[in-house]
Formats: sequence, structure tokens, C-alpha cells
Amino acid sequence: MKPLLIVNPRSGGGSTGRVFDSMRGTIERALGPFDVAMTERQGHGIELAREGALAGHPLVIAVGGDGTLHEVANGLMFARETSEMARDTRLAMIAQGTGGDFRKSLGLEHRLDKYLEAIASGRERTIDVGRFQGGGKAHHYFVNILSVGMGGLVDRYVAQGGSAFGGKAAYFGASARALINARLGNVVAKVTRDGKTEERRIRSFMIAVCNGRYFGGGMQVAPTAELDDGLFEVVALGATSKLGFVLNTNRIYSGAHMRQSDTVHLRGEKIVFELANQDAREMFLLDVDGEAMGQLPITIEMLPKALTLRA
Ligand SMILES: Nc1ncnc2c1ncn2[C@@H]1O[C@H](COP(=O)(O)OP(=O)(O)OP(=O)(O)O)[C@@H](O)[C@H]1O
Repeated sequence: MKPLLIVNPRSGGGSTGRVFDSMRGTIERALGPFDVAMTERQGHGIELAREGALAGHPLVIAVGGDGTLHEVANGLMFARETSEMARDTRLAMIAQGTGGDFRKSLGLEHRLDKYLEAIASGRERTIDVGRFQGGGKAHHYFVNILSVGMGGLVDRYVAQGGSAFGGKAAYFGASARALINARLGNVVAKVTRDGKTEERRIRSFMIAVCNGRYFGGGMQVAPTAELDDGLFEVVALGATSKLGFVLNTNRIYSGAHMRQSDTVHLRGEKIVFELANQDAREMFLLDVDGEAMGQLPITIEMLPKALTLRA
């Protein structure tokens, strides 16, 4: 069976929809014939990937940004819940988004020929996957980073839209709005490592649970995270004032925040977060691989080496 490309035409600010036809020839020369499914709405990538894996496609390629990759990875994980055969389906990516955080975590160069070369080479990497349950919703998976706090608020405002400019302007506007409305979370964190659970109170505007290293369009929040070490890195930014938070956020680009004495850094394979200050609930939100996903409480479990990537 041919590889299946799941293409999000809206990714990269709509550029993928405009350029995909011109990419077809190059892709076919590198990979041979392939099938294409276009996403038509948010969440559609999950359905398409799940159906693709259940139909027996050996390789499903996400063509889009981090959100598309997140959906395709979820579809493959859901397919396995009902089918042993779906375990054989490999995941790959041709990144087209604006942020590219997961490809940075993978260390992939952002060039079509490099993505295709990696896929065609047959080189495989198994990566860990996070499974989480929270916000009263059914379980879900993530491959890169799940954070709680201000990032989720930014995602919510970006999704609400309203910017006539789109893209970076929309993100900037949403970030400014989130900074005004953000609340400090007082989080009870239970981090389990090698069967031992440590309970910590963390007061922060943002706590990240990291499988990969980058989020928010190139911020290196967990410089030492490895995609296949069976552990999450929990990184919470210090600062209890908004100004301090903004200054610390700028340090994330270089990884300098890890040298700050008020940064919390833990490792574990199971993480539970509960919010002690319930009045912050509506403003202290989940950001999962760059997508808005509800509120605390949340339980996150590590699935070591659960997905195989061609990358
Ligand atoms: N046809 C569609 N119409 C509207 N939204 C869509 C459609 N298909 C997918 N989506 C949604 O578009 C959102 C953005 O996708 P994605 O993250 O891949 O692109 P991006 O934002 O350009 O990239 P990045 O997150 O890497 O910056 C996702 O939430 C996805 O569910």
C-alpha cells in the first residue's frame, strides 16, 4: 500500500494549500506514488490518520505544522488501541508550519529535499509519547510538549482570532492579551520517577512537561530533553510578577532560564497536576503541542518508544 500524505492546507498561514500541487512531482520522485487526504477542519487529521493506519498504510506523512503532526500522531495512537496491525504504521513529517518546534526537537533541517531524503532513507527513530487525561475529556496523546498556564491562554486567544492580520500579528496580539489576563497558578505537582512520587507546590505562570525541547516557535524550554529516554522533563519558570515572567520568558530562547535559581526542573515518567487556587482555573490553561486543550487537573503518563518515525 502507498504512503498516505495528510495535508493541512491551512498550515503555514495557508501557504501549504497554495504550494502543495507544485510539491507533488518532487515528492513522487523521492517516494514513488502516494495517496493524499486534505484536512477540512480542526481535528480531521486525527480521523484521517486513524483510518489510514487501520486501512494498512505503512507510512503516514503529516504535511503541515506542529498541530497537524500532533493530530496525525494521535490518529496513529488511537488506531493502535483497536488494531495490532496499526502498530506497524510509521509516522513522518514534511513540516510546513510557521513554528516548527517538533522538527527542531528532531534536529531536522527545514527543506523539502531533506525531509524527503530522511523519509526515503528508511532511517527509523522510535520516540516516546505522552498520554494524558484531564479537563473532563477523553484521553489524548502528545509528542512534543504539554504546558499549563499562559501558553494555553495564548492558544485560546489565537483560536478566537479576530486579528485582521493573521499569522505573527495574531500571535502577538493574543500574547499581549494573555499577559494582561494571565493568573499565577498554584499547582500541586506529583512527579513519579522509578516508582517514587515526589509532591511539590509550584507557583508559576507556566509549567511545561517536555518530551521534546522546543515550544512557542523556537523557545528551548527543555534543552536537555530527549525524545526517547522514557522520561518527561518538567520545567517551571520562576517569577511571580508578570514583568519577571516576561524577562524569564526571553531567557528561554537561549536556554539561560535553566541557570536561574527560581526555575523548577524535575524528571519523571508520571506527572499529576492539580490547581490549588481554583479561581485561576479559567486562565491557567493547557497547551498541548501548540493547541488549546482545556484545564487542570491532568494526569500524564509516559509511553516509552511508542511511535516509530521515519526522520
Ligand atoms: N481545513 C482546515 N481548516 C481550518 N483549520 C484546519 C484545517 N485543517 C487543519 N486545521 C487546523 O489548523 C491548525 C493549525 O495547523 P498547524 O499547526 O499544522 O499549522 P501552523 O499553525 O501553520 O503550524 P505551527 O503550529 O507549526 O506554527 C490545527 O489546529 C489544525 O487542526
